Amino acid sequence: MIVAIDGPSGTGKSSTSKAVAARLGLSYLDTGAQYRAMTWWMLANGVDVQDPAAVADASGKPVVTSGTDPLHPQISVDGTDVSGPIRSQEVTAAVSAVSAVPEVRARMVDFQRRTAAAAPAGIVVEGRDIGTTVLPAATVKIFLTASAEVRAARRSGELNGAVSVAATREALIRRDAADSGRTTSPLAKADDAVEVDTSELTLDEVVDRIVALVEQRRAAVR
Ligand SMILES: Nc1ncnc2c1ncn2[C@@H]1O[C@H](COP(=O)(O)OP(=O)(O)OP(=O)(O)O)[C@@H](O)[C@H]1O
Ligand SMILES: Nc1ccn([C@H]2C[C@H](O)[C@@H](COP(=O)(O)O)O2)c(=O)n1
Repeated sequence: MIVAIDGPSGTGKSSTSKAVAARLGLSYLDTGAQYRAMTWWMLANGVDVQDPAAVADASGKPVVTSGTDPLHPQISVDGTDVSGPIRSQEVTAAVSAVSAVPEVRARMVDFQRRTAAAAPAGIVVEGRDIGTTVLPAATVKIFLTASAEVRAARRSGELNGAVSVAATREALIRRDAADSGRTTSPLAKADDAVEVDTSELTLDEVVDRIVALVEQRRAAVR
């Protein structure tokens, strides 16, 4: 059972994927956290993240490790837990450039496929290209969306309004444009993905909807 959950920034992929995996007893993989971890390492080691050749050259050096327990997601680089630092504004501003480099993607995609293949009961994998490129044979593919206004309000709320909704909205739109516009496996909805607009749904409603789709698919293949 492989569930692929893709979508633009801030549509609820992480919250939804963790909850769906926990409800169904599946493993969980946050591929965005892996690209963030690679970006954190590049910044910490003085690599010019706007220079694709420099990023490509350095991309084999860090060892990125992901935990797959949806109740305790973990991400580390060279044995150091980076779950806090990878959420910094600096990493968020640089991650689209680093993740657009084909050598970075090749390493990550290989790791993501091996992680999915090793999951004992199945896995929920979230990202931007899971249904299209990483796991195109996924059992269930979901593409989450939400209006830019709703996404910005949710994110700004997380920071207690420290960054305005307008600035958050602009940053989300800029990152989505970069992620959709890159050449190698851009953010895209797979043709056979089910689109779920979360703008007017609570988290529980989104989770219920996806769990129901997975259970339907399970029943159909039995
Ligand atoms: N259906 C929902 N209703 C209300 N708030 C939600 C819903 N889904 C997610 N959220 C909230 O929206 C914010 C963004 O959610 P989340 O981090 O899961 O999105 P994401 O798509 O993984 O983001 P990113 O792409 O930036 O990693 C969080 O504060 C989360 O609690
Ligand atoms: N499968 C993926 C997952 C993520 N990325 C890139 C693009 C995002 O802007 C960035 C951070 O992801 P987030 O933590 O916001 O989900 O990582 C990608 O290219 N492919």
